[in-house]
Amino acid sequence: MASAEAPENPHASFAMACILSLPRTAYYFPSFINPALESRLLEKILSAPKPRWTTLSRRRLQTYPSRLTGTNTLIAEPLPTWLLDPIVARMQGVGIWAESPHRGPNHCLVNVYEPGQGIMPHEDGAAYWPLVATVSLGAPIVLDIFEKDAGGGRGKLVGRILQEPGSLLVTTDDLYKEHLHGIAEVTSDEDLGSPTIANWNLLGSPQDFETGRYDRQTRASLTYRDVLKVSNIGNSLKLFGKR
Ligand SMILES: O=C(O)CCC(=O)C(=O)O
Ligand SMILES: [Fe+2]
Repeated sequence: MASAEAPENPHASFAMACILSLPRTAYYFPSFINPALESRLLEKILSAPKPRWTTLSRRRLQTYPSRLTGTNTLIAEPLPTWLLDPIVARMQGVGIWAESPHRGPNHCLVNVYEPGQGIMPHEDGAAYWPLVATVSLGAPIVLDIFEKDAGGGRGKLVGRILQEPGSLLVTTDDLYKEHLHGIAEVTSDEDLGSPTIANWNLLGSPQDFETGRYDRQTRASLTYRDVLKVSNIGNSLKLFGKR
């Protein structure tokens, strides 16, 4: 199975998680975290104090450990323990960050979507190593993948990925660099089935979607990334202050 809970051979499990009908490369791991951890994380996110949130017109956002500077630089600071442990070690166990410059994520954007909310088709850009690892919490949601048109805008829809709660989705390579992704602003996701959902054969609970639709509920995502430029200015300031 593609579950990453306790892979006997991490590389075998990674290969089995590849979504073969999409441009290279997306990997889908159902049940990457269990429901108990999922509810703990969700509670932590939803109870965060107001200053932690950025409220956008179509979703709410928290940024850990801090926002990037104007030059897309991260001021060095570890991710909080609740985002690191046990998720990051588990990802590293599957080999997800084996080639990234810092061998692990140093940044995490946490998105919360209410029914009817979403995210416009976009690319995640050059500030990051070209890989995003997304843990889904609370409810399912469909991520749409588009080609870029000649001007870099939204082109043809090339696939839809159904992200179950507790799953991990990894997008990298050409899929990261040459495609856009987005979440439709709808109150239900429809037309779900093996012909229309790219990762249908990898789902943990396809029977949950046998009606071909579901109503959206509050869904959160932990999107882990490796920021390329990191500045140690924060540490230098602390040292300086001690003298
Ligand atoms: O919530 C998601 O799964 C996608 C979010 C996303 O694309 C982003 O934060 O850049
Ligand atoms: Fe994104």
